[in-house]
Amino acid sequence: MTVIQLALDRLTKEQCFELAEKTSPYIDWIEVGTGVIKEYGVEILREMKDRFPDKTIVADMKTCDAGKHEALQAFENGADVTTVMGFVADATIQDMLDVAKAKQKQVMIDLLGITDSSRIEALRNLGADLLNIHIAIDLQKEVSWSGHHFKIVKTVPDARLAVSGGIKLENVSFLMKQKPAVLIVGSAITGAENPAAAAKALREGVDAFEANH
Ligand SMILES: O=C(CO)[C@H](O)[C@H](O)COP(=O)(O)O
Repeated sequence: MTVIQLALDRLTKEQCFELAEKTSPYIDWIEVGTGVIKEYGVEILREMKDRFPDKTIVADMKTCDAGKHEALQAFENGADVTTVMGFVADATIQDMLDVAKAKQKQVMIDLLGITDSSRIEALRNLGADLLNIHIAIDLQKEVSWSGHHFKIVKTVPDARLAVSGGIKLENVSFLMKQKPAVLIVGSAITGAENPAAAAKALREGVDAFEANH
């Protein structure tokens, strides 16, 4: 079953809580975006977990170094999942995976900038199992989703995939065919005139695909 992760980016704290509240019936995971964590500190993770104890809280830390420290920062402040960039040193990723294992939490590996499947295989060998195929916000005007994005993960069929970047109702059906474990949606919900209706439509799109395949 694919879970929907609401990505809260470029928003005030008040907007984050309001959007999470409004869309809560239709989403499974709540991501506190990198910029939001930078603005408000990791304490916002704890506040989000306290307010939504039944949701999986994702800290989009996008860690590049000091893996153990940043994983502990996220997990000890209420996050269930934290993120690390896949291109960083193996030692950083290994430390984060070790912390996650000890605390029964998860690490999502952000594949931004990775074009080589040998790096994906190396990540799997480290023990990474949740891999996020991600189109960067700054590239979304020139790049759209295609089968090309999934070529690098072909050799790791047992990995759980997350997909993120410019996902909207129109590309849900294509992305669902790739069998993602996590569909990460930000602006298509947070920037919608009616975020609850947008989240509901996405939920229905995912549910309908699953019912028919
Ligand atoms: O990690 C992110 C940016 O680095 C976002 O969370 C991700 O891109 C989803 O947001 P959107 O749907 O608005 O692209």
